[in-house]
Amino acid sequence: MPPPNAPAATTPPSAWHPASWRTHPARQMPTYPDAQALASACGQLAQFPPLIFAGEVRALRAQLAEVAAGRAFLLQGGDCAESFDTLDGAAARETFRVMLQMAVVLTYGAARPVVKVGRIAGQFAKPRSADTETQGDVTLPSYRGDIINGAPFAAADRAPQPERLLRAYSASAATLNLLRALAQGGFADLHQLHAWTADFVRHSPQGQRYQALADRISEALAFMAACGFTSQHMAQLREVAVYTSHEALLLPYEEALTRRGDGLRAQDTGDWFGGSAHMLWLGERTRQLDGAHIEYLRGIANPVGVKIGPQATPADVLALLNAIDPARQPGRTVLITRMGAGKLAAHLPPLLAAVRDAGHPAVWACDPMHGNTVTTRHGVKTRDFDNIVQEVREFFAAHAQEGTVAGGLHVELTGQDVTECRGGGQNLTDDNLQTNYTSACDPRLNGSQSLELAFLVADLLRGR
Ligand SMILES: O=C[C@H](O)[C@H](O)COP(=O)(O)O
Ligand SMILES: C=C(OP(=O)(O)O)C(=O)O
Repeated sequence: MPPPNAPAATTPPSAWHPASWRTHPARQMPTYPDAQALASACGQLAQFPPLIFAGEVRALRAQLAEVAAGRAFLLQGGDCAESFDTLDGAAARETFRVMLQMAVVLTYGAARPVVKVGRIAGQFAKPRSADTETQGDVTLPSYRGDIINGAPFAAADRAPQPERLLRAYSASAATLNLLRALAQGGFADLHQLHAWTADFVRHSPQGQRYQALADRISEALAFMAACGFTSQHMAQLREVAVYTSHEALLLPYEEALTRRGDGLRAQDTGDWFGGSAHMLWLGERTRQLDGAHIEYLRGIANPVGVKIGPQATPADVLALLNAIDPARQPGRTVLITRMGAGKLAAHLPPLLAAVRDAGHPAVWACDPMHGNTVTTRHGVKTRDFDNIVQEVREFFAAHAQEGTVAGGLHVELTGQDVTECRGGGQNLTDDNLQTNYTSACDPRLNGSQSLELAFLVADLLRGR
């Protein structure tokens, strides 16, 4: 948990600069033994093109403004931590595929567009509860994500290595390139919606429910085609917009990729934007008002997410909004609550009321993962599907009570057949967790559990 928030950041707005975070206390960041190597890696990054374009950032902000107004829904999901070892594209494709399925379910059920934002193409840095890990009589630095150090428990791997910043940039570029190709090259064509089901999901109850939905949509598409509306004529049927996001934890990396104007020196609108992803978020552990992370994020024009745990008070949330978005711009801020099942009825309504009464247009999204992590008797980190579902239900109930908009869902997921979270239609137990647990950090929903959650949220949205 962060300590009680200190007074507002001391740097006046005019003094913001991509490096102004350096004069603020920075949590959760490694100390690099070789400062020169770090500076050299950042110098190279500063010469590279941004991974995304400012026009895309503006488009995402416009779509998030629609979410805030209750006319669209935000689906943000992907790995807990991406890995440099799985860059052949299969993992990214599976994540994208299940996100497409979830978006179909949500769009159909809720009759509103779904804004798709992946925790992908840059989700390489992890905040940790403990700085070190001990195995037997050996203590090493904790694994903090592939952009910082390596997961194997060996001194050489766990040392922070600056060259990993360059690898993260190239891994992000490769994944983003694939995503853009999948989004626009035919894979995401709505006529493919039957093909998006993974084999292991096909015969599950949610696989069959999806199949029935896909059949209904196919009939509607056939009718539209008969009327002359085909993928050939309608880009909306043929391709989707997909955006990237990650936790803006490693600030030297973010600073090196910060660009002004359109980032290509063609048009200077005066705005700065973070060039590493469309949307960046602040973790629950790094959102101190006087901290380096707030200082960096307040100066860029990207949409910014802020994680909100159960200890946050209305005054904390209003102060955060004031620091990040004093101009109250629709589409700028996403408040992502992660409180834990059983806690929202008491803790969320006062926050919703305060933000509503202040007239702030922030999007509210629910992360039902990070407040529900438990450790099994075998020492494995997991989450119970029932708790995840309960937190989502409590989120919708609190919004219904306060007359505010339940705007989005933020989940750690993969389309693959992993066994990391307990429960769901497959009824995974502690014993099943050993079968295919591949997350480098926190447990993700698998393709079947993700689809099951999407059907639940669609029902809740329909009932809203
Ligand atoms: O995924 C997020 C965090 O890195 C994670 O929840 C922290 O986990 P830890 O408590 O094992 O450090
Ligand atoms: C670390 C994360 O979340 P939180 O800051 O909410 O713990 C995360 O989303 O990866």
